[in-house]
Amino acid sequence: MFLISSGEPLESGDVRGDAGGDESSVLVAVRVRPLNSTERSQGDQGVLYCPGQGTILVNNGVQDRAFNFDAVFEAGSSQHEVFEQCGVKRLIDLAADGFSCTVFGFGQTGSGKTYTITGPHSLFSDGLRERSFYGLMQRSFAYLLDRVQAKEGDFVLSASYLEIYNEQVHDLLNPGLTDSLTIRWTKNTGFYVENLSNVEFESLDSVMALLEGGIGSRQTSSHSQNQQSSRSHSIFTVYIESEVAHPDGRGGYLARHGKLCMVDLAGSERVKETGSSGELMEEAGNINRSLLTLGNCISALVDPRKREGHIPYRDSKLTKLLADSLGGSGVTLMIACISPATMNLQETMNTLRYASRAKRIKNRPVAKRDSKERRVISLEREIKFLRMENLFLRQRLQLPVVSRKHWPENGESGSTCSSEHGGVEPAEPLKKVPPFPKHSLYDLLQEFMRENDALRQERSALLSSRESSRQTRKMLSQENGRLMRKLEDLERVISSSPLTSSTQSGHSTESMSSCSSGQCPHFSSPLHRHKQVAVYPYHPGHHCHGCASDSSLQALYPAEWYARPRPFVSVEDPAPLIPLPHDQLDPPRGGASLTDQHRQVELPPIEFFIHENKAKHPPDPQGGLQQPQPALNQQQSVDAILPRRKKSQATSGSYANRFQLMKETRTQPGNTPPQRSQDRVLPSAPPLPSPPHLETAALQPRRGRVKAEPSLPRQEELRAQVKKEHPRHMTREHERHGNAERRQPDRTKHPS
Ligand SMILES: Nc1ncnc2c1ncn2[C@@H]1O[C@H](COP(=O)(O)OP(=O)(O)OP(=O)(O)O)[C@@H](O)[C@H]1O
Repeated sequence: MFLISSGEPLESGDVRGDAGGDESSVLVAVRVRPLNSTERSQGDQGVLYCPGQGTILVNNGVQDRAFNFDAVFEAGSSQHEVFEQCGVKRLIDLAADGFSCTVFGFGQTGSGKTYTITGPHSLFSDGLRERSFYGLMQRSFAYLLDRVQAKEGDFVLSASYLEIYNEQVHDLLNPGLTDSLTIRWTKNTGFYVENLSNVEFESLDSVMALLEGGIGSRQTSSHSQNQQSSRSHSIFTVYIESEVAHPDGRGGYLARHGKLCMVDLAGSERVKETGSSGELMEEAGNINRSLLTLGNCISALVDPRKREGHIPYRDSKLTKLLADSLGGSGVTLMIACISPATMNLQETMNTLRYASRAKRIKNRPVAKRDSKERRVISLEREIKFLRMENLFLRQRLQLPVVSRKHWPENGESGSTCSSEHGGVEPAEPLKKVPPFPKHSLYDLLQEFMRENDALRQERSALLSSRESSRQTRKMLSQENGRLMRKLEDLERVISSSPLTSSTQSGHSTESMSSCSSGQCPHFSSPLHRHKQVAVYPYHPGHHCHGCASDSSLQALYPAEWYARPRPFVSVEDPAPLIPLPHDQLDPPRGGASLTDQHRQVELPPIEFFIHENKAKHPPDPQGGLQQPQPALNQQQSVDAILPRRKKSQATSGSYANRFQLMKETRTQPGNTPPQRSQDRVLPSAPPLPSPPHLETAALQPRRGRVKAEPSLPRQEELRAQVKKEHPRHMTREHERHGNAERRQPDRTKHPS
């Protein structure tokens, strides 16, 4: 004999009617079915014992195992007792207020789930309308209809009924539809069944007809443990749409969308024990798989680490449709149905463990309302909060408290504040406001403003300085370009001068190469290390300043000029900047730029060099050097130097003739035209003693440019002419060299 308590009415699961948000545990009730005739005939005494207070003891033959639930119903409990005490009435009330509520029965096959949820099969198949056998569904419908009629407002009730058979969703209210339905998901609604029939009803008879019609369409089969075993999970849903007057009496309405799901799960079964095979075995496999997924979801939901992560709702259609009921925003009641028989001890233990785990699931029930309604409720809460805050601040400031009659009737938050302030006398309470402390916000503001002004001034000064620097840089760049051009002109004049040719001969290609290759004693100077050369005198062959001063340039420029400090230009920088102090960059007061001034100071005028050179080395009408001539003034030098040069070329027979011969040679077909290449340098002609040497050097190209050499016959002709004019200077060595050159097929490849 078992003493199974009937349990206490379920009042746990504190659910707030407004917006929810408080956690609510899943309610779990256990119902034990009586031993059936087969079990009794076998002399089974049962293994369950219930001392009361929601506790059930399981005797496994060695010891008792205790489980605690919200309610425990013994085998003799009636359908009425179960309905009244399992807590389903509370769920119906919540559903009418807009919550999603779910009642589902689970347990092994033949444990009494269908009996508890819908009543015995005989209730529908035999046409027995015995009300005492009605299950939770019929009783819930009746209770809901009574509540709706008793409540004020407009209610619209409708129902859908589906089954999940072999992982296929079928509409039990539309049995003619053979195709399975699709489960979809949206952010707002969650999972739902597409195209599921939804039938409105207003009376108990209507909904009972829907229920009976659906049950008639359910898949049932017979096996060893149940003559009419449900082979599918079924979900009967009642949708409760309501519009009720706003409780504040302002004439508005609140729309709510509640629902009540009654789920009759297919029972788990051991194929070995039920003896299922073929189609039955396939059904059992699908049932067990979906129940296993349900168990996994429950396990994940009760695990604090997994709860915020992935819950495998999508692993089965059953869990998809129960997602909102499990760990969602719904209110859930689970009724675990168990068999007391000894032969079902293991399945009973599994069901109880399952139920114990489910009991630890926490939901956050939320009533579904329209967004407009949610906004109204949110504003009302805000008003309430602001009023409390206002009251608190007035008390702190010792202001008179405004009576509730001054509050606006419409309850809008914006007007609330102004009305409240308008409802009191402002002059009196403001005097009581304590003064700001010394380092108040005002002081801070003043300080920031002062700092801001100072920063602004600093910024404008920096901007003007930047603009000035930009102008100076531009000016210097232009000046630099101009200087470079002028220096090139000067160099051109110097290089074309017979005098310079003679001095440059000392700096032949070989000597310049040695300078660049580091053999020059000046190469180790800081100028070389920094790859800098003197800006002036400019030397296209990258002579270092020391080399220039040691050789030809020292002869050209006065010693005092060399003693002056000079600006330097980086070889790598095509637009060099002269590092001058900032104050020197400002334009001088006389109107001339400092750059001009600097240039005038640093650079001797061209006329100066011409004059000096002419004074030291007067041009020889025969192309050679002459004794110094009387000094010319500057203008005369400028006017005289170039015409005289042309004149000397024109009048000097040997020089002019050679030049003419050179020009002719260049224009002869088959000769290589002059190339502008910085890398390729033809070997110069062998050095000749002066004055023929000077003439040849005068014809040499500038370094870095390729000079078209006369053809070999022409060279021979030239040499013969030179020999004829200066027989004493033509030595055997020169002849040998000339013969060697003639033997070279390509002079450009001849190593210099
Ligand atoms: N509380 C009860 N009182 C009397 N008889 C019951 C009770 N519970 C179940 N039964 C009987 O036990 C048998 C099996 O019940 P039921 O079909 O409801 O089991 P089930 O859990 O739905 O099984 P399945 O999962 O196979 O559908 C039925 O004949 C039913 O009348």
